[in-house]
Amino acid sequence: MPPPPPAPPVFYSFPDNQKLVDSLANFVIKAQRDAVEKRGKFTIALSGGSLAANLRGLAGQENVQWDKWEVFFCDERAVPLDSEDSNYHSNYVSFLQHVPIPPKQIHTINPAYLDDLEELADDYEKQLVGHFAASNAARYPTFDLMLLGMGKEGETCSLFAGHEVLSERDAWVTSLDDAPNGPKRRITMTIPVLTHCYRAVFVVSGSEKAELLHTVLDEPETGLPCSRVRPAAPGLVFWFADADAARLTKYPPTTFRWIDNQKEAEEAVAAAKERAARRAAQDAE
Ligand SMILES: O=C(O)[C@H](O)[C@@H](O)[C@H](O)[C@H](O)COP(=O)(O)O
Repeated sequence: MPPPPPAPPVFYSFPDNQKLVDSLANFVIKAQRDAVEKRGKFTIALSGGSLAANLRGLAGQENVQWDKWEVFFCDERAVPLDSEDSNYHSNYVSFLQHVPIPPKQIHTINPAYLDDLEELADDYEKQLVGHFAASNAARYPTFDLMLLGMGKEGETCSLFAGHEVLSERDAWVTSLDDAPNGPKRRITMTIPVLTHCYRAVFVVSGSEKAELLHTVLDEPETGLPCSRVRPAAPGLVFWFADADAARLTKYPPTTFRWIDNQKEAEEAVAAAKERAARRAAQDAE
């Protein structure tokens, strides 16, 4: 039997950034509970950019099993860990330093390999293999949660539109030395890793993302890297956007709530579509 098609993206739109931050914290904690209940630990991958600041709602939360967290980075710039350009560093400043995750459970690149991008990527992949091989018989690692951003040309992680890193199918982690914006030398998790996770969550804010969000959600056939993140069943993909970023998209927003599985995602998106169609009909009267 062919595998079921990926679930449709679930789109949450929030009136302001604080609502987005609070809801994101709530969602991450639920994802953690779900993962710990089912698998005894919580594997999460963090991105760079504005994501780190949007995770501030997690600091000071009670009833979080921080000792069960295993933190990885979706992509990383080949810079020292204390550089302002380091994705580890930005997440450390905004989030990680405020919560008691045991340091050995925060998996950074090994700075010993900064001069050799291939070694850097291989070493990070080995860290993933070491972690996932025992618990995961699948061909690719299965993160409980991958938190993603959308870059200005539709990239996510360091998977840039039109770049060969997008077609990597074997490696879990690959490298590039010609990123079109920001630091050029980077490593990144690959599309198959993104499409094998249990939950991928994009976090997008600000009006400068509005046009792009419209393209990614309403015209996925354009094939921008962000549109390609459609995790295979039972995986789910969610979009968290503030009102400024959500301004132009026609994709129907779902009322924010925890969605547990593919069937619930399908039903929520179908209901949101019906609501949007009813509203459009009323407006036309
Ligand atoms: O290392 C990186 O550059 C990031 O991981 C990258 O993929 C980021 O998530 C997007 O570019 C969005 O960045 P903003 O949220 O800052 O726009």
